[in-house]
Amino acid sequence: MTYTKYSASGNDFVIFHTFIEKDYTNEAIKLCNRTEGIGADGLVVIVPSNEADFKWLFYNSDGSDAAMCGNATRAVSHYAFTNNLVTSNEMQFLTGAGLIKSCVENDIVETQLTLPKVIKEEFVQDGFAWYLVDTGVPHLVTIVDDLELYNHDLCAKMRYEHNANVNFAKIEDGIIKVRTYERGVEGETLACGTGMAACFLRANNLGLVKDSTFVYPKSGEELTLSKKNGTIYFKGAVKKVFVTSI
Ligand SMILES: N[C@@H](CCC[C@H](N)C(=O)O)C(=O)O
Repeated sequence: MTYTKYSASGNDFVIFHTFIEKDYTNEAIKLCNRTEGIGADGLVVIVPSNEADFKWLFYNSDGSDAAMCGNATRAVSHYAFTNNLVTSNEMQFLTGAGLIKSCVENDIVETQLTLPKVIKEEFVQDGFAWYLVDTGVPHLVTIVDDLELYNHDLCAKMRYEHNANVNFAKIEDGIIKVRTYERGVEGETLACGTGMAACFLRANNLGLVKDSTFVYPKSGEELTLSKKNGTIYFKGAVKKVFVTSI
């Protein structure tokens, strides 16, 4: 089997395509292992679909499956286009959260995320004001003055209590800086697309950022988040890191 490793703003993935749709939990755990495997935050398996250009099966590094992964939507679109799985640079594919539309221009990929749903309006817990929104997967967002307030133990506690990813966001001159604790990785990742989208949505709803803004995750790579008619557009560079057969 040939595997490709991608980095989408530091969120890394192993990707392969196959005709066989089955449970790939064990493969996800093995391939994502950073000591004995390829090492990644997640595994994406591309399989055929009758309703879209293809369908994906997404797994976190601990083998849990997730309905959506914003960064992986960009990596997978690039993979599908450069491996000739699709005939155009514009495509649509099925995920657990619904249909994703994307467009690939060299290493820049823009995807349209699924419509966000607010799960819980602002509430205070452990000294922070939180907001819980589903941008494909559930995300807690708190807006802070200092990203050093990000705290692993608090994130882990919030993650299990609310079964959500946890984001700390700082707004600085109209741009957003984000740190995210991810479910299924059980720690901070270098970037989380649906997390950045959740922070963008919260900041935009509070009038702190415009309808299109730059967002910087922990990796420092620049992403553009925009909102048009309620749909969130997510744009940025992806990197094919290597291809291997193991
Ligand atoms: N890194 C992803 C989100 C992946 C799923 C998440 N860890 C979950 O289980 O909810 C992104 O870029 O959105």
